[in-house]
Amino acid sequence: MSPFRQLEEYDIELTQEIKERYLRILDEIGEDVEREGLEKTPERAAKAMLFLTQGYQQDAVKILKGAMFKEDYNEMVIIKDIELYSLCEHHMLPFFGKAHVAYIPNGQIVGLSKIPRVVDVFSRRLQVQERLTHDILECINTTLKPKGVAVVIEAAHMCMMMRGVQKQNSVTTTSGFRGQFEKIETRNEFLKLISSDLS
Ligand SMILES: Nc1nc2c(ncn2[C@@H]2O[C@H](COP(=O)(O)OP(=O)(O)OP(=O)(O)O)[C@@H](O)[C@H]2O)c(=O)[nH]1
Ligand SMILES: [Zn+2]
Repeated sequence: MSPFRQLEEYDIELTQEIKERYLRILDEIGEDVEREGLEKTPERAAKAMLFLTQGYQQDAVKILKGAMFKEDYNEMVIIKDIELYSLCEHHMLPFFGKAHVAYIPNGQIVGLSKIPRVVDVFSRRLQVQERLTHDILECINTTLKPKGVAVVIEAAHMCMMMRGVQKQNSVTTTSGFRGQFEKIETRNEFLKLISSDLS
């Protein structure tokens, strides 16, 4: 069964509570909450918020453990250009971009799709980019126990684009390296292999 909840599975009482709060926010920003176009907006917004924060209900370790296989492959495995959408914990505005993840197996590999799933579990929470990078890195490192793991995230932050400093073209890059990726040659090989996507 998919670890990702469907909208229909949302807790009805919770959705109702969040819906009421959105209704109040709409009223307080000066909207006419009775107008037709806004009729379903509080409920839609509540469901969207629950969707965007569904990572709190999911267990990334369980996702990895469910698809680990013994395999004698000792080279780097890279999954690059994993798109991600998260919410910054300061403004609750989106930040979005790509994650590049690599690991060097230590007797066991993991189902490829599980890496993007782990990225999603930690992205679908209120985050800062640095902690998101660290969460993904540590989860893979402690669960799969590979010889090395590397995570690079490139993202644009809406809170820096549509408000505040209003910079439209800045991209933030964060990275984390464990095990063999702490060696400069291994790290450079990984960075070279993903470099076609780094601007
Ligand atoms: N390090 C880090 N900072 C972030 C992230 N997302 C948002 N921020 C920053 O969080 C900071 C919050 O700073 P504050 O001065 O408290 O908030 P603010 O007055 O809204 O700041 P401005 O955005 O500069 O207007 C801002 O500098 C944001 O750019 C993130 O993922 N990582
Ligand atoms: Zn922000």
